[in-house]
Amino acid sequence: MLAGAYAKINLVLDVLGTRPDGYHELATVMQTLELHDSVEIKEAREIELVVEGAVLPTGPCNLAFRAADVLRRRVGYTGGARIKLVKRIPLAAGLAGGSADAAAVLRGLNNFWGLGMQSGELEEIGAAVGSDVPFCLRGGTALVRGRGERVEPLPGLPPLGVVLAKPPFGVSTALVYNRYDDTKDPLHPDVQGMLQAVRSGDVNGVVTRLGNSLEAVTLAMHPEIGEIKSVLAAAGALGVLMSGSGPTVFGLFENLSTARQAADRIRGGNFGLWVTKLYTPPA
Ligand SMILES: C[C@@](CO)(OP(=O)(O)O)[C@H](O)COP(=O)(O)OP(=O)(O)OC[C@H]1O[C@@H](n2ccc(N)nc2=O)[C@H](O)[C@@H]1O
Ligand SMILES: Nc1ncnc2c1ncn2[C@@H]1O[C@H](COP(=O)(O)OP(=O)(O)O)[C@@H](O)[C@H]1O
Repeated sequence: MLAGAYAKINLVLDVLGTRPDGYHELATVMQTLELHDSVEIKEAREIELVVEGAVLPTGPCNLAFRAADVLRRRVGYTGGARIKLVKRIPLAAGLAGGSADAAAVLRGLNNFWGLGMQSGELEEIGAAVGSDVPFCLRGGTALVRGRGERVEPLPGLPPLGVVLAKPPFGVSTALVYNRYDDTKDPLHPDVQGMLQAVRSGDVNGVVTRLGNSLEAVTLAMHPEIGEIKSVLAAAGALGVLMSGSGPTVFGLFENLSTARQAADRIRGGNFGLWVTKLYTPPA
């Protein structure tokens, strides 16, 4: 069995406060990208993980392994599975690569092991693995609230082209949230305006309302992110923003071809480049 594990960006992300569990209360519009890792599942006695395309642990530190383990324990399943993960999504990038892998493993093993779990149950298990996992299980375009566990589907957007530019380092999501707590006057983007634009399919409204409360925090630690934003804007992006906790910056373009042309113009900078598009998975 082969499944895709799709990256996400946050079109808008507002941090509303801290929660009693220490996590942060969010209101964010998440959007799936066509860029994906692949997850292949075969029979095995125990849970075994093999990773290609990146150097990552293959035990419980890997979110793909952890998802399989949590699911197996939850239902008391006694068999195993050999999971091959081919990584393409950059690591610690704000693109939810690990959460996407976990979601693909949960969905894949639910079928492979014939567990018959409903999507709500899978989302609850996913939330225990990582805050972005419930969204990754659904995909598409969605308003995500709470810690990440409340996912409300939104109408899909057109397949806009996307250029992802990632400086040569990752960031710790936990550290970014910690620093956010020390910020005096954090910015609060226009989530309601973004929702209105998404619901009415207004691409211009979407690109003018891109905003992320965490961007200034990560940018203060890594000023290169500001430079990368300027490079993408100068290359003709309709809008640019840092995704999630960063450090990846995305630029939105009319289509895949204009995104490719822009990426070709800015190649050679001190950042990795990926060209992809917004993706709405089949229902
Ligand atoms: C910032 C976001 C935005 O979509 O994405 P990424 O940048 O990671 O892609 C998410 O909130 C990240 O989700 P995820 O990366 O799954 O978080 P987790 O593994 O559950 O938590 C990592 C750390 O982030 C903090 N955290 C996470 C989610 C949240 N709503 N509040 C938090 O304070 C927690 O303190 C935790 O120590
Ligand atoms: N399957 C996986 N893919 C990527 N990272 C993983 C995975 N499993 C565990 N991790 C760990 O999770 C951390 C966050 O990675 P990732 O999900 O790629 O980024 P982000 O949380 O910024 O979206 C990484 O530093 C990595 O050590």
